[in-house]
Amino acid sequence: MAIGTSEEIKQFQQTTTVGIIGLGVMGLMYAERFSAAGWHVVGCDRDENYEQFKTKYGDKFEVVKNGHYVSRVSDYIIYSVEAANIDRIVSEYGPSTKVGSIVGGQTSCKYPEIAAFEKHLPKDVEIISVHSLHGPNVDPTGQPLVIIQHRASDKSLKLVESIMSCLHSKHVHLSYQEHDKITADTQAVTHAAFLSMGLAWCSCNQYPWETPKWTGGLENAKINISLRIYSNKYHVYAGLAITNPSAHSQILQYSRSCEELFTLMIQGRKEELTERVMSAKKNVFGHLGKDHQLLLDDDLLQQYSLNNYPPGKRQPNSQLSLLAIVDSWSSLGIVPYDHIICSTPLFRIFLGVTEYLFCTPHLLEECLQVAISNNNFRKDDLNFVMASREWAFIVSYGDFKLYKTRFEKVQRYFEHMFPEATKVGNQMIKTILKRVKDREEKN
Ligand SMILES: NC(=O)C1=CN([C@@H]2O[C@H](COP(=O)(O)OP(=O)(O)OC[C@H]3O[C@@H](n4cnc5c(N)ncnc54)[C@H](OP(=O)(O)O)[C@@H]3O)[C@@H](O)[C@H]2O)C=CC1
Ligand SMILES: O=C(O)C(=O)Cc1ccc(O)cc1
Repeated sequence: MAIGTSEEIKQFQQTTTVGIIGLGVMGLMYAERFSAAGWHVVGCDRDENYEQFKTKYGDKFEVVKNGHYVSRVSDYIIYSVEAANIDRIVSEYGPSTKVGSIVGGQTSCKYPEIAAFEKHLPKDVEIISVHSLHGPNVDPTGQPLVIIQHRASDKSLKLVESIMSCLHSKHVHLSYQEHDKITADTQAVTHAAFLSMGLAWCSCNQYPWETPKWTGGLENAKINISLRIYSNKYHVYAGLAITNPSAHSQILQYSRSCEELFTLMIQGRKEELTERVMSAKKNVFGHLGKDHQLLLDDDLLQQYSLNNYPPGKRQPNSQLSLLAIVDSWSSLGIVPYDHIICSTPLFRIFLGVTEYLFCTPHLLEECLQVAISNNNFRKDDLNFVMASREWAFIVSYGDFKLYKTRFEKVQRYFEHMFPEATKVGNQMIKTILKRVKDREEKN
């Protein structure tokens, strides 16, 4: 860790300008927080939105017309733009970068970002990239912040870590290759699962909070997170999956696991299903000791329901989405706990929900019994399998346009519920993150 002392930070602040290109939700969060911590911040969004941004944020930090003006005056410049456009945008503003400054980006996949920097930035410019592993509505305190010292001196790293220190995040130092492998294992597959839930509900024309089929804490978590993802912009999820080559095989494996497990269910091959699920359980959770404390439980999550009935008791179902994630982690040789240091809140929640299903006595057995014998979930599970395959194909073809069309169709279907889902989801995530923090402090 190379954060300066508070005295050094004060000195840095007198001579340093931090530039942000792209004032969307993440860029704005950085600009506002850096400025509030005492840094001189210069930011821009698209040229055509200059007046609007200047009027709205001009009293908080300096707003300039475009990335050329940011680049010319800033000592550390962060590109916080759509991943798919990073090459074009860096090619446009990169040559204007101030001599000797440092450049980084906030995009979720680092290979194309670093490639764009190497291609378009002048050679005297250093490169240190960042990635806050959470969305804009999560308190950055204690959340992982990846820092990639790609082409830079330790002195420059100290400056960047000093700037970032006002976020109070946990700095995690990785190469861009390590970053992309870990985020493919964690974020990309997590999103594939929640995106498939939303698409499957939409295909079945079913609002999951309206039916008693999906009651209980686990279902609440799945519904809230899926809607949370669909309430955001499509490009965040499309970018991190499509631009990351490692993510393609992970998402394909997830879809394959869904299909193969579902086949065993409808063919009534209980022994094979049980053997396969139990072997995956051993690979993924086998190392946990008897005294391992579960992150989540159904009771904790029961209150975060989107329906107006009193909190409902858990209804058993086949839990195909959770069986398939453990099966794919196992097939891919991923032990998700190894990635906790570099994980997003949604990944930790997904792991918590899965861990609850697999490690609570009798729950998994009950779920396998339902999966084999109860036909009520066949249509839902079939649609889930098709949805997971559809996302896998869209990602593997690298088709941003089709991704957008699919995503926004589901988005429109759920749109009326977003305000309530965001409110309930924020409370749920706050409770879960507090529990994680309490647990860490106890250990
Ligand atoms: N949202 C999240 O939870 C997280 C996102 N990220 C990553 O951070 C990056 C930004 O994401 P996010 O803030 O969510 O996305 P947003 O779409 O909210 O922000 C991107 C902003 O950049 C603007 N922009 C586009 N072209 C230019 C340009 N040439 N010059 C200046 N600004 C431009 C966009 O304008 P317009 O909309 O008009 O195109 C938009 O306002 C992405 O790469 C994303 O993957 C990382 C961590 C978390
Ligand atoms: O927690 C998640 O997985 C999110 O969906 C928020 C998010 C989106 C993109 C990122 O690059 C990092 C975090």
